Order: sequence, then C-alpha cells, then structure tokens
Amino acid sequence: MGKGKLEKFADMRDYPHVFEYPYSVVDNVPFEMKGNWNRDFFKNDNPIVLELGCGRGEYTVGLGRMYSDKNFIGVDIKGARMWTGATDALKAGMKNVAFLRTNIEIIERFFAPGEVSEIWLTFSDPQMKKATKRLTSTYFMNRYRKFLKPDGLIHLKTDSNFMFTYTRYMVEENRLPVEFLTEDLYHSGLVDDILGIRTYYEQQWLDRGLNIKYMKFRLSQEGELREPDVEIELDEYRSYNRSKRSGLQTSK
Ligand SMILES: C[S@@+](CC[C@H](N)C(=O)[O-])C[C@H]1O[C@@H](n2cnc3c(N)ncnc32)[C@H](O)[C@@H]1O
Repeated sequence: MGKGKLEKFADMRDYPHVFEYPYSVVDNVPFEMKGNWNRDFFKNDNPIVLELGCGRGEYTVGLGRMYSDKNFIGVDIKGARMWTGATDALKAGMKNVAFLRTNIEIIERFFAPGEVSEIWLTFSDPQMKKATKRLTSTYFMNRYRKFLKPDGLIHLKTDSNFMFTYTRYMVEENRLPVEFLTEDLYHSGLVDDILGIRTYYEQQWLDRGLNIKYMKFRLSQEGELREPDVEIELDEYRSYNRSKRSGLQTSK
C-alpha cells in the first residue's frame, strides 16, 4: 500500500533537497538560501529553472534528468503531491533538483535579483475570477521580475483556453517577445522531448480530449506592466465557482 499523507510529510521533513516555508512560518524563519542557491545548495554555477505550481513535479524531475547542466526547483504549497517528485529525485540521486513548499505569492522572498533563468507554469489554475491570483497576470510578472534574469524565459503549458487567451493578451499589451506558441501541441508535430513530458493534470485533460496549448515568452525588465482590460470566454468545462483557492492557504 502507498504511503499516507502523514508519512509523506514526515519523509519530506527529512529530505535534504526539500525546503518547507509556507506563508504561516516564513516570517519567523530566516531563509538563508536566497541569493545562495548555486553556492550553498547546488554547488555549481548552472542556471536555475523554477516550476511554479509543480504538483508532483513531473517537469522539475523530467527536465532535471534531461539537463544535468541546469538546476531545477519545483514550487508548490501541497506537500503530499510534491513528495512524489521529491522521492523520485532522491531515489535517482539527482543533485540538480530541489523542491520548495511555499505560497507562490511570496516567491520573491526566496530568490535574489537575477538568480533565476527560466520559469515553467504547468497547468496552473486559470483563476478565472481574479486576475491577481493568476500566475501569468502582471501582478505575478512583477513578482517574477524581482528575481528572473532580464529577458528570462517563461513557459506556459495549459489545457485552459481562458488562461492561454488571457496570457496572449497580457503578452501583447506589454509587447513581451513570444518565442513560440501553439494552441494544439500534440497535433502540431512540434512535440519534442521537453514538451512531451506529461504531468498528472495534463494526462487528465488529455483523457478528456482537450487540446494542450503551449507558449514561451521573455519577460523584460523595462517599463511598467499594464494589465490587459479584456473579457475572455470562460472555460465551460470548469466550474467558475471552483476557483476558490486562497493564495495564502497553508494546507498541505
Ligand atoms: C492544477 S495543479 C497542476 C499541478 C502540476 N503542475 C500538474 O500539471 O500536474 C496546480 C498546482 O498549483 C498549486 N498552486 C496553485 N496556486 C498556488 C499558490 N498560490 N501557491 C503555491 N502553490 C499553488 C496547487 O497546489 C497545485 O498543485
């Protein structure tokens, strides 16, 4: 039988590559890794890539396997999900993978200016009700600017037409350079090893016959970001009222 939540939480507390700083404790605990991830944890100068809302961390671990010359950190508030990726990385002896359990709303407390090269957003909740909770809103872009290298890459992989359309508007409004974009990844003939990594949520949406969308764009540091003022059709397969997650909840 698989492990229960409590056993997973106990494992995570002992894992050397897992850092647990939910909103509820972070004010009381100094975070010494900020600005020092390369020197003190990874012990190399390789670029750092984040997966925000990593769930089980399929991208964090999958990319870590493909690129030994980069470092990967999966970030999520849900410890029991993260345990899967953290355990896989530990068993495989991966030295270029870490996990941070925290609220993405306070992500800039953990990274110094220019410390991160790329961000992956994998099947993020579209947060159709509130832009300020959406991980591709200008609200979050302003946070990412605090630690992403100038013109750092942001990847968005999603089932959500709402999230994808919103992000296109956000990128257009702010003239952020788009490097690649497809509304139907698996029928585009463009799937490579990286984009072929499938996450838990992705598989569920694929099983329901939804197209997977992907875009990557660069986040410049210049100019004030403007939130797009647009109405976007809601995803009808999602319940509008389900997007209730409080950004500051600390449940595992
Ligand atoms: C829809 S799931 C996707 C998980 C994974 N990327 C996948 O594709 O299977 C969204 C994940 O983002 C996390 N999440 C959403 N908002 C968050 C926030 N504000 N802070 C931390 N984690 C958050 C949730 O806990 C959840 O694991």
